Amino acid sequence: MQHFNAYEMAVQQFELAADKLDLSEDMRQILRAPKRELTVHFPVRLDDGSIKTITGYRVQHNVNRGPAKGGIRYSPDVTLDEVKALAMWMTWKCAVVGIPYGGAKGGVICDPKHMTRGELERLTRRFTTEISIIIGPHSDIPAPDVNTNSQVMAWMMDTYSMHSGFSVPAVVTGKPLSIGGSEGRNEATANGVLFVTRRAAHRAGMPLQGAHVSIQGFGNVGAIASRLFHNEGCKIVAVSDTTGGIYNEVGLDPAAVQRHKMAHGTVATYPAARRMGSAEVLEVPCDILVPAATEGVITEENAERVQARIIAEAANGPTTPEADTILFKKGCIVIPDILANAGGVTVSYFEWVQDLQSFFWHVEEITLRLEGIMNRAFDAVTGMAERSHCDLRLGANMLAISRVAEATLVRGIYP
Ligand SMILES: NC(=O)C1=CN([C@@H]2O[C@H](COP(=O)(O)OP(=O)(O)OC[C@H]3O[C@@H](n4cnc5c(N)ncnc54)[C@H](O)[C@@H]3O)[C@@H](O)[C@H]2O)C=CC1
Ligand SMILES: O=C(O)CCC(=O)C(=O)O
Repeated sequence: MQHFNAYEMAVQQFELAADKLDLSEDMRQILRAPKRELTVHFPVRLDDGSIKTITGYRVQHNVNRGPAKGGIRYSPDVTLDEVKALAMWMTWKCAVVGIPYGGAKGGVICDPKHMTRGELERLTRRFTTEISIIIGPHSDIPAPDVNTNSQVMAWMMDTYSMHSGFSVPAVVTGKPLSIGGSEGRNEATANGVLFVTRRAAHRAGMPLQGAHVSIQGFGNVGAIASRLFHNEGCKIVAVSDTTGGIYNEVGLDPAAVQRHKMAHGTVATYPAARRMGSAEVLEVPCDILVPAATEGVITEENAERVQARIIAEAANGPTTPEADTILFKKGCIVIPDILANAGGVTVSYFEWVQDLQSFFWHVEEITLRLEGIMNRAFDAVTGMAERSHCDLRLGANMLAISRVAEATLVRGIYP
């Protein structure tokens, strides 16, 4: 396995776009560096009475276009560099869809699969307290990401509110509906992936009806995407999670796979399907590939073997710059993460706006507004890529970085 560092990759992607935009070195320095990096070490009492010291991070990359925004992930593999990369991608993502936020991300080094509900709640409450010095409804608004969910957001909201003395629903998004969550947030990321894939498929003259789709990752984003693409008439030929992958060229029933996953904790033992490794689903014959798991999975080592015509990046950072070059040469259309998965943060923005106004919208309105934003962003990115004779990732990064650079210039740099 080659050395992979998400932050180095994010900076490499940034420099490619900055070169193409002919950005000055001064501006590069401002936009490259994270604004704040908070590392916290804090004790959590485990159910057996012992104490474990846990490490967590919150990084705010850039706040020139608005408050920092981005999810929190729980994983044994979290590193500060990974969180810095994810925070930088959030800055570009919010800019590419034109929502008034900067970028942030958080991570806690822990293994939630081996923790009880009580332990997770205590960890979440203590982590929230530790980062409360930089989060807030007008400064930095967390949301769910890998291994966190609406329950974790509810504990965060409650902890922050306890310290404030009153309820502050707008401090996090992705909350349960009963405490100020938004209709449509759960499905938002997958919905956004579908909207931009529809548009890309149309441009490529590929009907979605009957298209073969392979999905890596079967969590919040991947499982819901499998259902939405299935409803669209696609055949879901392969899915995987950390335990392995399954393939059936006739098509899998996503609802049945989901029930199997709920009952057995894995997709890998689902019957009537050929078993394979988690990463093998990236290489199966298909029209559309949806990486929806983690970073750095499509590399120069396997890019040549990817058979899909369209890759819709539901995950953040799944494709390395070396793989991008190979895929572009092959004529594969990569819808980049900062565009493809921006549906999640877009509906988070809707949730925040609703919380601040205490006025809630119907799901139809949310879906319609989301589709409009995703389609306009897709058209803006393809327009930039065409004018600049480059792939969609470079087009998206150029668009996003130029918007953040413009905001930086117009605000002025104090001498
Ligand atoms: N939840 C959200 O709203 C958003 C999530 N994303 C990104 O989407 C990706 C997935 O996030 P969620 O679905 O929320 O997380 P999740 O924790 O709900 O699900 C992650 C899934 O990926 C699987 N997985 C992890 N590593 C894997 C590997 N190496 N091979 C195969 N499967 C693997 C896990 O088993 C699980 O099924 C992440 O990159 C996340 O940053 C992006 C935008 C918004
Ligand atoms: O919903 C949000 O605020 C951010 C979601 C997120 O972490 C992401 O888009 O990667």
